[in-house]
Amino acid sequence: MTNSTRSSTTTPVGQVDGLSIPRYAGHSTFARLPRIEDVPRHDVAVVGVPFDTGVTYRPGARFGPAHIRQSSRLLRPYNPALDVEPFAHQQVADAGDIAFNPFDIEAAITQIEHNAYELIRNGATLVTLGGDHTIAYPLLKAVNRVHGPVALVHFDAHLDTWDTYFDTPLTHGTPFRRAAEDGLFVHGHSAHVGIRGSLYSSNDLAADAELGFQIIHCREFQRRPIDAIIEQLRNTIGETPLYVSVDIDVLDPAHAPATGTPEAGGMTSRELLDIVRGFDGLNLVGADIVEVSPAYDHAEITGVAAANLAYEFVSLLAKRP
Ligand SMILES: N=C(N)NCCCC(=O)O
Ligand SMILES: [Zn+2]
Ligand SMILES: [Zn+2]
Repeated sequence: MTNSTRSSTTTPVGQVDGLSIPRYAGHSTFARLPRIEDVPRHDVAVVGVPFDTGVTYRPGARFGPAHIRQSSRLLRPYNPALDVEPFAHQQVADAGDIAFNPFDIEAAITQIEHNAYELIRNGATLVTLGGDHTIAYPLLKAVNRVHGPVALVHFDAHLDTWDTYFDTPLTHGTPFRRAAEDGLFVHGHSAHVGIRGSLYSSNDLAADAELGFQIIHCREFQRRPIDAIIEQLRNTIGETPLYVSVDIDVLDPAHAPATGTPEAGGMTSRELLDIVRGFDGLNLVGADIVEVSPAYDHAEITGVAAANLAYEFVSLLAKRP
């Protein structure tokens, strides 16, 4: 495994050219980019974490990374929305999937943190494809080892700050409570976006507020201009290194049917992409896209949304100052 910072001067290896080799042919790496083994160094690694032992309802997010890669074949080299060629000036590589023990959540968390850290310890950035939301906890731990506590922007229908399920502390409904206990994100610089749906009690929101998250509820999207929401988030994040965790169920089930705990009344993929692009110029130090469970997909609707989202993250990284 190789690793390095952006200071290197070698020309990055980009995508397999979709105009000379059909896009549907060849290996299913993310965006038809090189595998990490095939490049001497990387600035950005797209890595899969096929873990779904932490789910409370529909399983299957272990197949998310492969599905998102397959759904990423149409991505082209220029992103007009951010005016950037995301693969031209930074080496982006597909790092394959992190391996872990699927029968032991605690061991898996340790293995995921270790392997994620190995990919970023020399200055590279990870865009992670899940996997269920449990994995955000070890990913945040790895990012903290390099950057310290982050501004965490968490897109999700769910708070994911509950305490335990069946007395188990490490699940996909609890990663951000564990992260709060470890001080992995900065109180007052972090936010949940897209929260909606039924809760266990009215106390859930109060208990969450104590952890230091601002909330932009999904219903706000109906009444507030998106630019005002972006401005609020940018003010919240400030200068703090930014980590973005996207649970694909933040999207309406019409935009992302393939997920384990779907909730009605969600964001459109257009809104989500627009907000993420609104983070242009911020110090993005990592991102994950989780909870894609392909068995519930139709026509790659969810896979395409996730792949395009990953493309926006890589584009933001290409534009870092
Ligand atoms: N992280 C996701 N997708 N869902 C958490 C929902 C936990 C629950 O079943 O209450
Ligand atoms: Zn969720
Ligand atoms: Zn979640």
